[in-house]
Amino acid sequence: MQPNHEASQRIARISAHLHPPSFQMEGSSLNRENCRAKGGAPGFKVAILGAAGGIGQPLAMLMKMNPLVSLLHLYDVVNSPGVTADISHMDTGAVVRGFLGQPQLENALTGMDLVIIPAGVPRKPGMTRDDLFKINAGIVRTLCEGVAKFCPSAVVNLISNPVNSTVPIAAEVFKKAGTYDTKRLLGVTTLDVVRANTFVAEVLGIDPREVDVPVVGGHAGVTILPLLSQVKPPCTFTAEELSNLTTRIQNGGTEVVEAKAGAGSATLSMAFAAAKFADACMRALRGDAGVVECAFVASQVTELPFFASKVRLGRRGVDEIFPLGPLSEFERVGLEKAKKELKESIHKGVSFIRNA
Ligand SMILES: NC(=O)C1=CN([C@@H]2O[C@H](COP(=O)(O)OP(=O)(O)OC[C@H]3O[C@@H](n4cnc5c(N)ncnc54)[C@H](O)[C@@H]3O)[C@@H](O)[C@H]2O)C=CC1
Ligand SMILES: O=C([O-])CC(=O)C(=O)O
Repeated sequence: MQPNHEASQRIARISAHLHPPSFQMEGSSLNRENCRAKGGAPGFKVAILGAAGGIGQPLAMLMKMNPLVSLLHLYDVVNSPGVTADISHMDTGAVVRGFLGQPQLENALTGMDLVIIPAGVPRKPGMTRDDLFKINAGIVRTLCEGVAKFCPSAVVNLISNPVNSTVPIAAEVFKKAGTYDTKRLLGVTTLDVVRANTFVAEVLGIDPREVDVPVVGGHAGVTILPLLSQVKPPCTFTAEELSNLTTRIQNGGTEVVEAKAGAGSATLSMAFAAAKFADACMRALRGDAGVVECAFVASQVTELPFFASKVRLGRRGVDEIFPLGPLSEFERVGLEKAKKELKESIHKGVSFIRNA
């Protein structure tokens, strides 16, 4: 009797594994969460909006691998069930739940600590990031209205282009809803820093992980301003190197768009950059000291209402915004060009909501 009893218990256990509760996009995952609550490590609740896209999918994978994440919500208007099923089989700690379409936005967002937004259309060759405004402005507005309603205290990492306009759009949406906190809205410019570190390391012949290049301004063309006079470790460049590096960093996105020849823009390096930035945000939220990243935020560093520069992240989002520091003549000229274009892009974003 005994061995048979044990055998049937074992079969029941195996069968439960092979036939987990059917994965309804939301409902049944409650069971899983309850299970997890018994033994699961604490961590952050993170939503990715646009999770089935070129950035969204690898970003979802990287966030599933991050031990600071306990619950990962994957939201998209298409294909999120497949991406969710796929990612959920990774044997890492985070519980994954999928959400499809606007009616499920509320459940996707409720309770989230961090919301990462890569939803929206990417560029094709010949387009500027601003050409994406027409479509992406409305997408960002809708999603940020959801954030304001369902998780107003979440930190938002905004990736959708044109970042120089979508961040002001998000700010206006949050203002309208009465939930705006400048500390919690961050435009993601990490890819500019990642590229700058890589390209500078190539010129210096050293490991890119040893290089730190501040990139300030915004996230489009001349608004991307690498401060090559402030590179760590300290180094000098010839005038030609300065000019070539600056141009390559400013055109990094276009380099990828052209190489992909119509199949989209940077996705893998962007997912890497977004995961790096989200990890920094979560380390700061849990109380780690000295977390400093470049980001496009509400700022008083210049006369413009938004600007990317080094910021110190803390338990409530942005804790301190660092001044630009001493600039070279080359950078001062670049800064004036950057501000001119940025001013218009910010205005365009603000007007989109105010004049709606
Ligand atoms: N900040 C940065 O450094 C970078 C920003 N980007 C931008 O990120 C955005 C996404 O790029 P990719 O992932 O390559 O595009 P993609 O087209 O591959 O994916 C976008 C995803 O957003 C989804 N989506 C569209 N409307 C939505 C809505 N209302 N709610 C939720 N999801 C929605 C789509 O279904 C799709 O799955 C683009 O605007 C691109 O320009 C891209 C690279 C770098
Ligand atoms: O260039 C694009 O359209 C996508 C992007 O923002 C980048 O790769 O930096």
